[in-house]
Amino acid sequence: MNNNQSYKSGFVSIIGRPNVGKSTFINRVIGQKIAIMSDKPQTTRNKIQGVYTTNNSQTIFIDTPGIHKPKHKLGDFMMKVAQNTLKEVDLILFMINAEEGYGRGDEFIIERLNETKTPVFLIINKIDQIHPDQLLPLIEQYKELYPFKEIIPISALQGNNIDTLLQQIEMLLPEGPQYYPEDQVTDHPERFIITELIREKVLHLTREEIPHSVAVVMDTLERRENNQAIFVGATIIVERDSQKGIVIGKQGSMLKEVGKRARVDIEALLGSKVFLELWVKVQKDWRNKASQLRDYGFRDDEY
Ligand SMILES: Nc1nc2c(ncn2[C@@H]2O[C@H](COP(=O)(O)OP(=O)(O)OP(=O)(O)O)[C@@H](O)[C@H]2O)c(=O)[nH]1
Repeated sequence: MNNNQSYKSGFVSIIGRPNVGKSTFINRVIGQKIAIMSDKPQTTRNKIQGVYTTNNSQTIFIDTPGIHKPKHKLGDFMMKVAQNTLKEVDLILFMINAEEGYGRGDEFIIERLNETKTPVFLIINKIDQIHPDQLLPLIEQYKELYPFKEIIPISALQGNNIDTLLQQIEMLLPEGPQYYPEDQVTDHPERFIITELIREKVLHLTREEIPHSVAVVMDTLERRENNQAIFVGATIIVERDSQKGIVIGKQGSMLKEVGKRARVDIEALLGSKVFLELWVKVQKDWRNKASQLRDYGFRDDEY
């Protein structure tokens, strides 16, 4: 710790339309595969914390579910979580995609920002995808929309300007304790990361055929074979029979591939040999059954 100044710490929430690169940013900063990336929108459904610790400060990142107009009960729930989070944190990073520019989704988010007093940085991500001349007009446009404390262009994928952003965050953090030990990068239970790794493989491998509503529930997680291996049993939940067929594939080929790829990642995560057993179950319209949300890991009372 630097003795000339006191230690700083705080909570930072990342918001933005689906697919702007929030998970990629967290992963870049934390340097480990924690938030799940996918080309499909809205894969980040839970609150994921990444902890970034330096000699002078500790930043706890909260990867807030994409704020958007709720279309169903799950959407309502996510909105409520996100809105509460925004009021509690020390800083909000509002991330946009430089390529896409301003859209209606942003308008909705800015309305939410107007309801909080928390300082906001505008993070213009994916600058590797645009010509430098396009940046200034974009900055000017957004400046008109909200009094951002800072506007910082980055490429989460290539790592451009991430250091500057981290410095700006550190400057803004209040004095505070080091909440987590230095080597702790997430306080999320491994169970959640494992189910998300499986879910990610389903989304990637089935491409457009399976909607993001697919859920994965962990049934078993235990050490076996004299502690030499970990047994993971999980159920993939889809909404329709046809989706079940797709996830299982011809003679189980798709499910086998999902399992193979997920196992590699889970072994890397746990540092152990892993046996993975996957099941597929149809649960019609699960998103609209508020009472079931709790069963799938969404807990209102945690927030
Ligand atoms: N070219 C480029 N692509 C990026 C950058 N950052 C993220 N991406 C890509 O954008 C896609 C979406 O990234 P995610 O990190 O999953 O986006 P997200 O905002 O977490 O998405 P949700 O979980 O849906 O909210 C992925 O294919 C990333 O590789 C970037 O700086 N440049």
